[in-house]
Amino acid sequence: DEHNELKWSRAAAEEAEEVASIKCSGHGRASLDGLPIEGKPVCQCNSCYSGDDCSVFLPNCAVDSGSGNPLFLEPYWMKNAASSAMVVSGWHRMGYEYEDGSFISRELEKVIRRLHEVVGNANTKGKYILYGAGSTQLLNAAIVGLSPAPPQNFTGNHSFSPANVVASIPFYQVYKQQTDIYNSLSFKWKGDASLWKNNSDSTENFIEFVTSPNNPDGRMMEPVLKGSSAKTIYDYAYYWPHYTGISAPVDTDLMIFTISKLTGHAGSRFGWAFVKDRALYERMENYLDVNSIGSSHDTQLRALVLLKSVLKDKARGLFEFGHGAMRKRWVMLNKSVSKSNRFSLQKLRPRYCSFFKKVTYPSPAYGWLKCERKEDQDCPAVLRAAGVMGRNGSVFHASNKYVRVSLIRSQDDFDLLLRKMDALVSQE
Ligand SMILES: Cc1ncc(COP(=O)(O)O)c(C=O)c1O
Repeated sequence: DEHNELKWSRAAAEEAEEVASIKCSGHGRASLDGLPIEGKPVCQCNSCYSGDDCSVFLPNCAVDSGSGNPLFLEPYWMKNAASSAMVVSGWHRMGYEYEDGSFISRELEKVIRRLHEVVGNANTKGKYILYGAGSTQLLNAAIVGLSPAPPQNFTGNHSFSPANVVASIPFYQVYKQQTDIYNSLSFKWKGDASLWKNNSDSTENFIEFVTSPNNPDGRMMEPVLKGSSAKTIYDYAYYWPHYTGISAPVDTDLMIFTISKLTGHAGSRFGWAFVKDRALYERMENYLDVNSIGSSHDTQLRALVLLKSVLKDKARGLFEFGHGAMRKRWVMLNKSVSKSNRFSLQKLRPRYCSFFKKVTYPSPAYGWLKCERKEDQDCPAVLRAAGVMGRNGSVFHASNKYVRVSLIRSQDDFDLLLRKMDALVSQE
């Protein structure tokens, strides 16, 4: 009996299955590292549900449609419980380095490259790979890597110009937050990319973030700034078949990806970058070494297990589930909003998807909702009054005529969002 041959993993496996079997009425989840009550794991309920078993619905509760917590993928992983489970020994990879002295699991690298090949979303050939704590850490590694180092003994009298960091409004706010918080001599935040389009000062260097598909509005983006003084950081967090048709493999010099929006494991903090240029790769690698001595080995093992599970059916199951869920939510939200003259949503086009081998219809991660009435200058307040907590347009440096509503959260959150939007629209 194979089961009897297990020496040390059985108790842990039993404990893991026991906690995972707590149903929380389908409106929450329990985990071993949640705060227990009387020694027993406790349900953490989805928003607007409460009670020991999350069975109590709170009818007047506002829906949280704010953050991009990718819980829509949870049911997929529950269906693929066996192939996505992992067992870790107490002495798994305790040291800092892998066999080759790097902080990179080469087995995981193979699987990541294979995944891109299967999906057809990126050409990784001839490019170096780096891992980070989410893509967040890699975004900053990229800024540092692309910026000039200030001269030795910098006094401020030197004719030294920092790199100007820009993005197109509306943009993901972390780009600005990171650039500001490091307050470096080497780079400065300079706002909207289009302000610099006709800049003719050849001593100025630019670093442009290009997010494609874009967060918040799901548009496919191209750099605004071109030419030798402009460098581009491509953030492809959403360039997966869940969210857009994959028209062709991207093949840019600096491409950043993350499992957060791919498998939904945002809490594991794992992202990767493909870098064409050797010198840039070395500068980014040095940043990652100094900043964190590489990425967690436990997380790398988790990513390996998850991505191997995804590849078992050539990623069909994951993307059929993911695209299906996103498409359905987008159709339902549009149906609700289309009955309204007060609100509108961004328009997106169908695209040919080489992964699905057919034209696919829009399925963005977020709704970029606009209040159309002149008097509705504070769209977040209009939605708040109706019990919908989105993310203000101003967070993306756009106006508060806009609110981003997240479509990648739990089914409960989406169902509630739809219900509140239906009620709001029916008031017209
Ligand atoms: C455009 C974009 N880039 C990066 C991230 C951060 O992802 P990670 O969890 O990989 O740090 C997000 C998360 O919402 C995002 O929307």
